[in-house]
Amino acid sequence: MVRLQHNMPPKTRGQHGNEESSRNINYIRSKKLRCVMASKRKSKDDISVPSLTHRQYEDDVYFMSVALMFAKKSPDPSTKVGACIVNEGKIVGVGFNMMPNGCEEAFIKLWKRDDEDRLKTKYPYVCHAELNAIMNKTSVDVKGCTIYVTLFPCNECAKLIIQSGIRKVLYLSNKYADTEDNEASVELLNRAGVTHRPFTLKQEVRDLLDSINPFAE
Ligand SMILES: Nc1ccn([C@H]2C[C@H](O)[C@@H](COP(=O)(O)O)O2)c(=O)n1
Repeated sequence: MVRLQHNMPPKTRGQHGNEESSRNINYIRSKKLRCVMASKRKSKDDISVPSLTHRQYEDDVYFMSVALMFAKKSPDPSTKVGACIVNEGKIVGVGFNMMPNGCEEAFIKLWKRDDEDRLKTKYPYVCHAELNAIMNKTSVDVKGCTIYVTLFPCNECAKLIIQSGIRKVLYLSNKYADTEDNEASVELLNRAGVTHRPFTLKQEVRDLLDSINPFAE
């Protein structure tokens, strides 16, 4: 189990002289998350209905967290990618990078292989997170949806995104930003009118995961 321990509150003595209970820690964490969210509101007095922008921001945190959790399931030891497709606030597809169904065993050795011969690497065979999320969709189609993805889509995934009718891409990392493939992705998405923007709220995602982890100490 991964324990998320950043910004842990200092240990204090409880009412009965015991170390702070895990219940208290979870309470503090959820309170911390509420504070983080509240600090993004325009005014301190704004404790009524959160603004549309704020609700969208909260949704972005939740859906990117889902994408991150699915990335964790990827068998790729070097780059784990997760994707979550959302339609009007509801998740309609999730995915992570993996070998095609039924080929996992046959290609298992390729995950760690670095070879001049591309056919002996994972690259020609792996199904990207975006492809899996689109193929796993629970709705008839994903037209007009937003995709939350932990790594900027490659040019092949950009084509899939466009053809499937997804209209918006939010991504965490863009570690291949300087590559030609990436340039092609940007060109494709721009030409097709698909919005794309980075999502840099990693601390909020961590706070959210901390606040819901019932086993964290
Ligand atoms: N948008 C993306 C980009 C990449 N992937 C997958 C494909 C590979 O499994 C891995 C990249 O491997 P690396 O060259 O970083 O070792 O990430 C994806 O699913 N979606």
